[in-house]
Amino acid sequence: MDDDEQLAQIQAEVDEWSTNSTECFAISLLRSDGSEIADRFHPEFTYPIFGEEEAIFGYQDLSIHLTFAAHDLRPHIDIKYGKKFKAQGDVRPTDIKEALADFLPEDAFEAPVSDSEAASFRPPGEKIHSYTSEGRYFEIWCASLADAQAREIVENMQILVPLFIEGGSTLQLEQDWTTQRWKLFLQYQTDVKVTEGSPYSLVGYGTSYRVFTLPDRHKPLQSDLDLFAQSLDSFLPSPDGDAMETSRASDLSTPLELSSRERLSQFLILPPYQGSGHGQELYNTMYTHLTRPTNVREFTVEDPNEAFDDLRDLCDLLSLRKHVPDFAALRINTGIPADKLAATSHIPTDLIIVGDVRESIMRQTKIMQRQFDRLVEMHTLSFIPPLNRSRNRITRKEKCSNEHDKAYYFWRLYAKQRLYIHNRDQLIQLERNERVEKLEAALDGVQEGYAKMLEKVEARESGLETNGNAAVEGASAPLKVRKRKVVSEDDDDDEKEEREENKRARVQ
Ligand SMILES: CC(=O)SCCNC(=O)CCNC(=O)[C@H](O)C(C)(C)COP(=O)(O)OP(=O)(O)OC[C@H]1O[C@@H](n2cnc3c(N)ncnc32)[C@H](O)[C@@H]1OP(=O)(O)O
Repeated sequence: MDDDEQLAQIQAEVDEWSTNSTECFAISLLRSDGSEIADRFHPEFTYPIFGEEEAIFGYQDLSIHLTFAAHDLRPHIDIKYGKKFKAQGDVRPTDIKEALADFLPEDAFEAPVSDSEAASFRPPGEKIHSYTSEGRYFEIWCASLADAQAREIVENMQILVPLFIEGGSTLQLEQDWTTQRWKLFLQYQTDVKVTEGSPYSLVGYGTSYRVFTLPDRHKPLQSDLDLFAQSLDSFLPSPDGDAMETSRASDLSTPLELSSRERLSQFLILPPYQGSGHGQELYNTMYTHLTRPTNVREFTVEDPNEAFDDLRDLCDLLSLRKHVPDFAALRINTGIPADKLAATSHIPTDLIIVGDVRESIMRQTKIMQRQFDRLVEMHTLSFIPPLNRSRNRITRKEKCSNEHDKAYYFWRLYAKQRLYIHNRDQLIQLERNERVEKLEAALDGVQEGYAKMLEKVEARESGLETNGNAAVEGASAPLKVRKRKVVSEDDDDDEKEEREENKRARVQ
């Protein structure tokens, strides 16, 4: 046998004992009587658990079955195989339990016990929303993660994060007051016909946390400054050294009352329920609930993926166009005075879309700046007919005779300003001509994405599809989650978001 044949034989033996960890892994939700709710589903990713190759060595006919009690997500793991490889020196079968141990509570590996209290289970916290979809009833509950029951549910289901959210990490909560900054949103199907055990069955969940903000450096609100002064008074050590003193009469009672942002952290709709509008319900509910307190200034999202971005764009646009008249009225202003368009002038973005109005809607809606800017761009583009959205038609720039062409010219100027600022560090390294072309091409890509989103939004608005509760009637197949685009324009890092008024692109 030559070397190649020997290698092929070894490879064949390895293959014989190797199993794809995603394919052999099935998940199901169980009712209290042990029956399965909906079909079993597979994880999206298993590399955080079994390594980059997503392979488990040392077993034949391997199956890993992870079950969750549908109401409180108590997990149980069942590992079965036909044959197991006999260890030879360092070559030994993957220790499956050890690989899973970091992601599951210890009792997940023990024999399952029936839950005699399932029937009296109530989700933690308060019910904040309910809706019906395709004749079924759903509820969304919100609890603080300082609540022991909520924490237990999060710990029970933490393995869902590596299995379904790429790049997501499990929550490492401290045992101190800071857990109060965290909220858990649980979305349940509630089946009133269930007579035995719990009627609650998890559909999806989200988490969020509160971070404190300093008053806006550029245009601070008086209320922010007052709150900030009050917070210094309440929570900084007093000159005689009493740290975190909170007893003074007019002081804030908890740091949670400080001027803050809410950040949506994890978001998951379980595969059997994806593609049926439940993501929209959960997102809209989280946004509304989290932005309600007056001391919350902004709503942000931590490292969204592309599927989430689409969901968020759709929900935000539908909601702003429907419920915020000032936003719905925003248009591109084509009557810009000639002196504001000199080649050496800054792009007059505040004239193209009235700056003060924009700013005021952004504060009112609490949508973070970059997302808000994108929504304004999408909304204003929607009034320019698709046939007029062409670079070839605007060679006469602001002098175009067709009003839609003119609007399109100004729309591009407006959107280019944001893109330029976003990509400034890369763009300034290029020659002028190359820089202009790169920016134009980036905007073409952005516009294409906007056009697709607008088609969906307009279809919903004109009632061509059913409303958000049952967006895609009968659609039960999960949509494939696409990975994050590597388009620099769409890198979402809200921490990096800056108001760089002084770094302005010039009129092209
Ligand atoms: C901040 C974070 O945690 S980012 C991680 C987000 N979570 C994940 O990726 C985990 C796996 N996926 C999921 O949990 C879900 O599929 C979600 C959250 C992405 C979407 O929830 P769903 O309930 O499936 O969405 P819903 O049915 O409400 O769809 C509403 C819109 O969202 C967008 N959308 C939903 N899923 C996708 C997808 N996979 N790809 C692209 N767009 C999508 C579409 O615009 C869709 O409208 P359409 O149906 O008319 O095309």
